[in-house]
Amino acid sequence: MDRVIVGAAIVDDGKLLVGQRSYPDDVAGLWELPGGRVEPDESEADALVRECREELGVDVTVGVRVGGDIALQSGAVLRVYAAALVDDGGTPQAAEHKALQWVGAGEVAAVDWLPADRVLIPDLEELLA
Ligand SMILES: Nc1nc2c([nH]c(=O)n2[C@H]2C[C@H](O)[C@@H](COP(=O)(O)OP(=O)(O)OP(=O)(O)O)O2)c(=O)[nH]1
Repeated sequence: MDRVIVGAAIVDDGKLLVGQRSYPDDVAGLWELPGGRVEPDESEADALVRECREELGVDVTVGVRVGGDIALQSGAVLRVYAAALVDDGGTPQAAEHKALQWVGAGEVAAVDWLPADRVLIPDLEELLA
């Protein structure tokens, strides 16, 4: 099976956390959901928890799937899960992103998303509604 990339739709106080990619050059400046590759022998939920610690310095709990499987040009598949910040688990910091931003339901469509993520806009709006 192709590699799986997991993305976290972290919602707090009715807003979604989005991160601005810092690399590679062709997508630097575009926005994505925190996440990354699922390692062999790692569950998708474990990968999300690990990536949120590495990229944001926070602990999250993983919730329901958001949207369907999204085929990426690389051959990998992107799977998004709702996530929540754990109480006293820290405030997100941009360890790997250029910037972080919290967006409300009305702002999701205007985010300058990575191309593959644009299909998720209705699902993310629904998650925030
Ligand atoms: N994290 C994340 N990656 C995404 C999203 N949309 C999307 O097309 N991707 C792509 C970009 C990358 O090709 C790949 C994940 O790369 P990554 O850089 O976040 O993953 P990683 O930390 O495991 O990998 P690496 O950069 O350390 O090699 O998935 C998204 O919303 N979130």
